[in-house]
Amino acid sequence: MLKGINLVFGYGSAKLFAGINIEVLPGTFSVILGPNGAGKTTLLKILAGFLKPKNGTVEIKGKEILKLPAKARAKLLAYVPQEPETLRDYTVWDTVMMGRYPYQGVLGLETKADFKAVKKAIETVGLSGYEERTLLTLSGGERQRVYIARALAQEADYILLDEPTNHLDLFYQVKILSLLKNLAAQGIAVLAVLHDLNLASFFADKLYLFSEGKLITGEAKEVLTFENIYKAYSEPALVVNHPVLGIPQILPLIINKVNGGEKKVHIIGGGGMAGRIMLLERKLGAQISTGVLNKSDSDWQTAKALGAEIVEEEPFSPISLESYQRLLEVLQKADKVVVAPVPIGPGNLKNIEALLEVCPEKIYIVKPKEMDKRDYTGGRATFIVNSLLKAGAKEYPLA
Ligand SMILES: Nc1ncnc2c1ncn2[C@@H]1O[C@H](COP(=O)(O)OP(=O)(O)OP(=O)(O)O)[C@@H](O)[C@H]1O
Repeated sequence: MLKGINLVFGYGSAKLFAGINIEVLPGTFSVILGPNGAGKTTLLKILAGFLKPKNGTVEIKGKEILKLPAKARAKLLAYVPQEPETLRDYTVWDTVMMGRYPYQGVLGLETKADFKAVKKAIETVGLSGYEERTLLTLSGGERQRVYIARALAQEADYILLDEPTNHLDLFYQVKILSLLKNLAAQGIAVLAVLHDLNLASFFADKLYLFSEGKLITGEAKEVLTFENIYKAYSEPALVVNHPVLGIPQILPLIINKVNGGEKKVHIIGGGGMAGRIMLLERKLGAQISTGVLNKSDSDWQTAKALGAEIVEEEPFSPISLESYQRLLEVLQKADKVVVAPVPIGPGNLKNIEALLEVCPEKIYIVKPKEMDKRDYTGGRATFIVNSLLKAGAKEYPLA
């Protein structure tokens, strides 16, 4: 196992991170995520034994990495840097052959095993036929694959890669990540720094998300939540469970903070009728709340994904007195209340009745003229909506 124990680091007097623990296991594809400048590359260099932590230790197979001779370390661990070293115009073959140096004697004589390993590594990254091309004649993506091939030729048990999908088109990113996943399946420990949360969610067995100088650790569905992403990046994102794959997928929300920003908008929804409105209001910069909603209703799920405040009830339960009181409190705090085109029946009538306690000027109703078509309360809901319109509520402009 490759283990970082209680790692502390900072450049100069500034502290970058403290108390970091990380365990990279054979047979596992692990990914480090986090915002620019969080310390991902720094941590990777410490784990590779290229940087000394200010405190804490790194152990590889029970030995302190900084105490291992360079060749012994290179047989155990291969490192693919983000910006490969200053380019010298070596051929692809010679560059990949450099990965074999821990196996060569002082004379650097190449053996059959070296030849075989280099050929296989070049094939694996899809660069057969490029052996005699020189690095400067390659595209950024092709060069990236050469450096991955060099790490593969090293035949190490641990491979650490810093943004290995940089420069690659989407499909090559997926090919390289599949390749790394396959290596892990063969028993290698792979640890990569990535920026793409969705690809990490799809491929990684274990995630390490940098957040305020610490790591949030776990599987994708534990780590990639709205709250964790917001904490780490200070930006909101829509986090939804992929309907087929069952993994979190993330869509950053570009919030328009120009329009007054951070207004509080409460949305009366249910049955998926409010999803679009919640997303729209959130994008316009509002802090949103919703309810009363039954847990697991599709609007409840959207609200969760958006990090909204939710007044909630158990599935299939009617609105209790307690929830009604909570709803009134939230409605009082709201700058604006939007009523989605939800069918109203006895189970959710209280959501409409509560509007009678709200200043009508701040109420916006979607398609109020069609209220009677979605009214299953014998006309009570329509009566309330019409009264609100008379008192100053407006139509919400939703096409
Ligand atoms: N040699 C150095 N001397 C001083 N500061 C450094 C040095 N290397 C990195 N830093 C600083 O340390 C912080 C962390 O850098 P690091 O490269 O580890 O971040 P990162 O998470 O990999 O970022 P990115 O996503 O942008 O690649 C940054 O603020 C960076 O400017």
